[in-house]
Amino acid sequence: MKTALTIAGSDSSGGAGIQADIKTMTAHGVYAMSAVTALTAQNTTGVKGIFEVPPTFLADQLDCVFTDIPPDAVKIGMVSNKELIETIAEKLSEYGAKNIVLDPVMVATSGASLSSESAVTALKERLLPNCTVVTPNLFEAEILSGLKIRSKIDMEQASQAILGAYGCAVLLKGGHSENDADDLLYQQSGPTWFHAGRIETKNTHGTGCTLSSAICSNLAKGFDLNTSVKKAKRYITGALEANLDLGIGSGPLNLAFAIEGNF
Ligand SMILES: Nc1ncnc2c1ncn2[C@@H]1O[C@H](COP(=O)(O)OP(=O)(O)OP(=O)(O)O)[C@@H](O)[C@H]1O
Ligand SMILES: Cc1ncc(CO)c(N)n1
Repeated sequence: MKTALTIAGSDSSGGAGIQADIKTMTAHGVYAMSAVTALTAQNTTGVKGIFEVPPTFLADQLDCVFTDIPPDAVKIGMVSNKELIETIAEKLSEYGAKNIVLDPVMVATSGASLSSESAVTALKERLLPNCTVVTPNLFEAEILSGLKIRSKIDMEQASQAILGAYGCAVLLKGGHSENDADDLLYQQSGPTWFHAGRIETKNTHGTGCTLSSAICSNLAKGFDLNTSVKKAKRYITGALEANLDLGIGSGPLNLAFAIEGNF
């Protein structure tokens, strides 16, 4: 069985973070492991609190995983401070981790901040240069590229700038655009668009976590990046369309809408 590791925060409401990652990896038929960076007290209406783990304890979790069951792919999600980011960079390099998907989580769907300014700088310097693909939303891509994004041409320019600066492929997500939910994959070989019509729903809690975990699962299974993104886009669209309606705010997706092979 192929294996994947998520390094991310816990979401007590189960729709984002570690919980979304493990559900997604399991639905893909991949064995899921986790290294928790923080606990959040959170639900569909917002984030009530964040409790970060000490960097040494994150290092212990990573040592335990890599010395026993080395993952075929790694997904990095919420990492709220510089010290935790440095710990991850050091451990991934020490163990020669491959197939790294970086979701540069900065703000929750509900609008709450999940990162600090020094964390963003550390993310750029320490994690971006070593990841296989980074998956920013429009807001995160503006921060990473320093460019304003208002059109599809802007999306291409911002992705090209991130690729040029950090050397990693970029999947720029269009979930927050005013038009269709089209995502752009920018690699050395050039741009590829992945189209999806916008689904009218308020239940989008954890879409970013889910998409990056689906890409990570597909990379673990040996698919190339293009195929991994194509399949992940089908999975996220199906999970949104399945229209689970839980909670009073922005509800979670149905991550178990299909089993492996059906997306
Ligand atoms: N309403 C929607 N209809 C169709 N696809 C969507 C919709 N909202 C988001 N998506 C898709 O979900 C994936 C995640 O994109 P999004 O831009 O929402 O990420 P994010 O902002 O990082 O997520 P999160 O809100 O979990 O932090 C992308 O493939 C995006 O196109
Ligand atoms: C723990 C966690 N990670 C990521 C997100 C982004 O959706 C969230 N809301 N919570």
